[in-house]
Amino acid sequence: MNVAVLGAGFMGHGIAHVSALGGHSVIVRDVEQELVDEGLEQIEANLEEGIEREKITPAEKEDAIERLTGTVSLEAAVEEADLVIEAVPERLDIKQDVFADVEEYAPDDAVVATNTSSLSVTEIASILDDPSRCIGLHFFNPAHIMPLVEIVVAEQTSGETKEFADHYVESIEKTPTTVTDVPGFASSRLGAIFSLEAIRMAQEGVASIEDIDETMRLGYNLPMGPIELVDHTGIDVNVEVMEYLREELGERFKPPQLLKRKLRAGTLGRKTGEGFYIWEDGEIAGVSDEE
Ligand SMILES: NC(=O)c1ccc[n+]([C@@H]2O[C@H](COP(=O)([O-])OP(=O)(O)OC[C@H]3O[C@@H](n4cnc5c(N)ncnc54)[C@H](O)[C@@H]3O)[C@@H](O)[C@H]2O)c1
Repeated sequence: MNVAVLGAGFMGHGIAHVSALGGHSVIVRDVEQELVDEGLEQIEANLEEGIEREKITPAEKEDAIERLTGTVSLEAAVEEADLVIEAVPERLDIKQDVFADVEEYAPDDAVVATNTSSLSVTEIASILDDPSRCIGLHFFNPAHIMPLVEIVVAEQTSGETKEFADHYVESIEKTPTTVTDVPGFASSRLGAIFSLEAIRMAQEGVASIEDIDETMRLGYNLPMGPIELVDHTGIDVNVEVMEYLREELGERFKPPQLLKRKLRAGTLGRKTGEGFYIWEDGEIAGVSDEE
C-alpha cells in the first residue's frame, strides 16, 4: 500500500522506516527540506544499524530505501495514499489543521491515522467530513525497535477502518493492542504517572535521578528508568502530555517544576543533547548538573 507519513521527526522517521521495511511505498513529509533530509538520513543510519545487529539483510535495507521518498509538499505526499499517518507535534490545533489539509488532497477512501500519545482521537477526527476513516496508531519510541502499536478506536471509527489498521500493523510485524479513546489510552496514562512521581521524588531529594532510575531498572526489571524515559521521549512531548492529562483527569498529572524548568531552558533530553542526563550519540554520557 502507499503510506504517507507526515512529520519526519523522531516518530515520523521511525514509522516510515518500519512501513518501508514492511513492503509499503512510503512518502515522508515535513515542513522544510532540511527536516525531510535529516529524517531520511536517520532512517538510513538506523537501517544500517539493523544490518550490524543482524536484524535485517543489506538487500532488505536497499529495498526499503528504494521504497522511501521525501517531500515538503503535502499534496504530493498524500494524493495517492491508502494510509496517512501523522506524527506532527502534540497539539490539537496543529493535528486538526493537518487533517483538514489531508482531506483536501488525499483520496476519499484513504485511512487517516494519528500517532498522538494522549490527545483525543475522537476530537482530532471531528475536523474530518468523514471521521469514520480516522483511527489512532500509537507507536512507541523508537518506533523501528519497539514492538507495540496501540490501536485507538475513536467514537466515529468504522469497523472497516479498524480492520484496515489491524492489517497494516500486522504487515509491519508489530503487535497491536486495542484501546478505546480515553485520555492517555492505556500506555501514556500509566507511563506519565510513573515518570511524574519519579521526578517529584528527585525534586524532593529522596534519591538522585540515577538511583531512582537504577532502582526501577534493576528492581522491576525495566529496560529504562522512568526519568531516563522522559529524556528519551522528549521533555517537551512529556510536558504536553501531562498538561493534557491534568486537564482531563486531574491534578495528579501536574508537571513538576523541575521538568518545566528544563522545558523553559530548552534542554529537552536526548534530542537536544541534554535533559536530566547529558546525551552523546544517543547514549547517556553523564548527569546534567542543573539538578
Ligand atoms: N517522542 C515520543 O516518544 C512519542 C511516542 C509516541 C507518540 N508520539 C507522538 O508523535 C508525535 C510526534 O512526536 P515526535 O517526538 O516525533 O516530535 P518531533 O518534534 O520529533 O517531530 C515532529 C515533526 O513534525 C514536523 N511538523 C510540524 N508541523 C508539520 C506539518 N504541518 N506537516 C508535517 N510535519 C510537520 C516538525 O517539523 C517535526 O519535524 C506527537 O503527537 C507525539 O505525541 C511521540
